[in-house]
Amino acid sequence: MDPIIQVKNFTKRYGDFVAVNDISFDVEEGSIFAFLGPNGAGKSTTINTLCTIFEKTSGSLLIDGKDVTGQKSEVRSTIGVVFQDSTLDAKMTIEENLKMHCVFYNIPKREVEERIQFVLKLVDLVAERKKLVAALSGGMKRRVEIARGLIHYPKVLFLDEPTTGLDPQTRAHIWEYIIKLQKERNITIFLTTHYMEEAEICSKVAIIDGGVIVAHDTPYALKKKYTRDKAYISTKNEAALERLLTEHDLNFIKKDGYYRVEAEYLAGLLEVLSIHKEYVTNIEIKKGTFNDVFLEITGKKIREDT
Ligand SMILES: Nc1ncnc2c1ncn2[C@@H]1O[C@H](COP(=O)(O)OP(=O)(O)OP(=O)(O)O)[C@@H](O)[C@H]1O
Repeated sequence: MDPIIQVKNFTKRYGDFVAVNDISFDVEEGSIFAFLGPNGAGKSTTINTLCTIFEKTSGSLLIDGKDVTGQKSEVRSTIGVVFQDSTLDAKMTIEENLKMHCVFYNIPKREVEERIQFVLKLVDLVAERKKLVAALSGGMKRRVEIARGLIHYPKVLFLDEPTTGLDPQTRAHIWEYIIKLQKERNITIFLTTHYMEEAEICSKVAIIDGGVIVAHDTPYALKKKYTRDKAYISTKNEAALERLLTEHDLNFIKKDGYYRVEAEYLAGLLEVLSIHKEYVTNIEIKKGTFNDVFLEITGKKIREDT
């Protein structure tokens, strides 16, 4: 089966500036795909082009076999989009917002009620349908946006930073809905996020930097390729420990009172230290994280606050 999203040699220029430079990637149907990148990397440009909002400069972008440039309305009926900034009408109720969207998508009147029930059930908001959007919490509003994005039964749901600005508990809830959509409805989810722990639970992650995809794989494969477990050792006999590590070709960095060894052969390191226990007051092994993957590939932290 062909991938549901196929991007080949996509380039987008703003005047002379190349915002996205010849990128290619596929997304499998029914998967959760994360687009990760620092500010200005080209994420919004790519998402907006896939959603038929921006025009490409060159390349080919297909969703469910339909061309985002030549078959805009077919693509629009295949996708749902949830933007970072709310586009709900705060003066209307949840139900009214959803009804308006049904009109927008030409959904037959006889189907409207069934669809509203269906999407509200998906995001646990059936009891709240008569509430004004203005009276809802940030997390509830995001759930309404997701419900609205699903009302025309799209095959692909685009979510731009779906959990940004939400507290950790609400973020976890939103993720429950995202995973439910993927598992129970086989909806393909394409999202951008700057939370590493979120990228880590996706099926595939593409890391984009400076308009170029610099890595694209499963989170497991990326971690395996780009991170190493590290050992943090503290000692009362610095000279002896340094001599020991040097003798065994174990590169170390001395920092804040401990020695950090990036142990490619962790077993070997532990073996050496087990013979020389007297040099070690404490040893801690830390597994590589997705933050390390990002730092290793792009040379930068994703956001200053992370
Ligand atoms: N309309 C425009 N005109 C000129 N340059 C633009 C325009 N829109 C975006 N850019 C530039 O293109 C590059 C990619 O921008 P884009 O918004 O796609 O990045 P992003 O990865 O989504 O970043 P963020 O996380 O900040 O939203 C940036 O350098 C940006 O300044």
